[in-house]
Amino acid sequence: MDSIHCCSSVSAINSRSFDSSNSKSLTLNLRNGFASISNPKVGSSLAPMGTFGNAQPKIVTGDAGYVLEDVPHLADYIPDLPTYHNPLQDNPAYSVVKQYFVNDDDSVAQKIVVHKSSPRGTHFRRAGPRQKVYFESDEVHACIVTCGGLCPGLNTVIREIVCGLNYMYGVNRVLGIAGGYRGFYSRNTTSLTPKVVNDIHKRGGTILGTSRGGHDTSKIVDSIQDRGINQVYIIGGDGTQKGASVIFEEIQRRGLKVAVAGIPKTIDNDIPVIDKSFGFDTAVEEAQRAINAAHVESESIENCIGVVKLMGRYSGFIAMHATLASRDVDCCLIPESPFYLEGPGGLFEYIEKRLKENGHMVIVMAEGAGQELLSESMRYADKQDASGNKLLQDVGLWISQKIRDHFSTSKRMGITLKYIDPTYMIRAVPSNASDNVYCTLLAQSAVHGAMAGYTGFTVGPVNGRHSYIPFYRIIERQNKVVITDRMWARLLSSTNQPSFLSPEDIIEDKKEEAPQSQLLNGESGRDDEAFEKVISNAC
Ligand SMILES: Nc1ncnc2c1ncn2[C@@H]1O[C@H](COP(=O)(O)OP(=O)(O)O)[C@@H](O)[C@H]1O
Ligand SMILES: O=P(O)(O)OC[C@H]1O[C@](O)(COP(=O)(O)O)[C@@H](O)[C@@H]1O
Ligand SMILES: [Mg+2]
Repeated sequence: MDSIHCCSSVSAINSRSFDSSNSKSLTLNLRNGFASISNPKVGSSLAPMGTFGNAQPKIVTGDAGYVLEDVPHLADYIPDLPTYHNPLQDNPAYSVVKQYFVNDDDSVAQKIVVHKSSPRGTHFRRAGPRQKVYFESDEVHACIVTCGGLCPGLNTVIREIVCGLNYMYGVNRVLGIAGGYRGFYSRNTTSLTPKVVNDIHKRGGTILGTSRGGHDTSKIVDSIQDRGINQVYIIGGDGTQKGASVIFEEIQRRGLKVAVAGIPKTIDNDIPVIDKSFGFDTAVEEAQRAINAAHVESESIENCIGVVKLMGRYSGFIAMHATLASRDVDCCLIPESPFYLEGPGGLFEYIEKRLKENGHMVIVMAEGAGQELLSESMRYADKQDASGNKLLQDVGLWISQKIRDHFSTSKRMGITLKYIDPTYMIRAVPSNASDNVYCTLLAQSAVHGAMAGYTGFTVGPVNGRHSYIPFYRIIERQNKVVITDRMWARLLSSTNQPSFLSPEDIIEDKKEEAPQSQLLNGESGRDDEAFEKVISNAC
């Protein structure tokens, strides 16, 4: 294949050719083993050396519509960096591995369902250890920070970064940054060794602490520079990865030999491109306990409704998966699927029908569901948290009151309602066994990437293979449940709830919505046709 030679060409060309003034993306064209560079806006003109910056996509194209959305490398902006043998080669634990190192040519396809005439489409660089590394063991001074809300598995990722750096690469200097981004410039650091982190994976939360807000790029990069840190591991959600992206740009602007690696964290599973986020399975499992309780309560009393509120600010994945797993849920409400209360086809009508049929019911709702109904009825001003995320009102309390009011004023039927709010309980628990293994792979992939000199990337599985994904792909949108997709239809068919949509709504929705990434089926979330047009124009 051609791109194995091209990787070194990519680096060589990148270090001289990026134009930050007016280009959005630069394309390396790798047909028949020859690399040529083209830019959709400025043709083949090359910018002067040293102007690479502002997170421009690094695109490599190949035969049959092959596109690699590559990640930056330290060699892109620092010329003549020395390389070293990967110490893994001498590690007895890995001596049994047939192929020590990932081939530089390996990439992971974003779409695995293809037609015989489909172009090969978008790929990401495969994660894993490389033959050559760009850091010597005792040169590495790493740091780890956790930002945003809690998520099961944070401590496991911290543990595995520390142990991975130490056991695989002989790195002894790892700093923990306390309390999220602001900790870089306002808190003391902790030294993290394999001994210190030995059993932290058994605890929920993050031993480092976390926070929202407080992202001051230049103070953070000053702190990185002043402390002599050269590998930065940033664990956090969409907001955190946006922050990581600007930190990376500033580091690059200053020309520092500092690798920035993002590890995606979010209980809501709202990060695009990757298959799913760590801690999600644990959260769904934990949510079963609340749903079971709601079911037991509602089953025991005539005409009883159990209402469970779960996390999910903009995306209803936890509610959807918890509902699908439980089979005891009669109605699941998520932010992506608007619903209404009164009249034919509304929630009240369905509740009445279900109680008449079954004598009890369970409703699961994501906290972001129906917020537009609450805002209307409560004239609630838009408020935000320190990171700029919308602050939500308690939709569970609101809907519980609405249901009680409806049935007491209409005198149609006496009901009892039990409201269970386990929101923080499902994310404060330690990660389960499969999430622990997943966290280990994420951490090790991040370590291999940074040691190999890659930077400005988020690591994550794409169709089951760990990959390095450029920040811009991670932060360009949020992953959402697609209600015109088969997974949501499965849910509707398992609960038998109304879709709250008219046939016209469904047609409109199909027309308007770009295909979104969906947990488990790995569809692309971006308008790939438009993107492929840009690529083919560029070539
Ligand atoms: N657009 C942005 N640019 C820089 N930093 C950001 C941005 N959005 C969020 N952040 C920072 O990322 C951190 C976590 O963001 P937040 O949205 O709270 O959680 P999460 O990363 O889990 O989505 C906060 O410290 C916040 O200041
Ligand atoms: O009360 P907090 O800590 O701000 O967290 C609440 C929010 O955190 C979330 O779990 C999402 O957090 P992140 O964006 O940090 O991943 C939402 O589901 C929830 O709305
Ligand atoms: Mg977020």
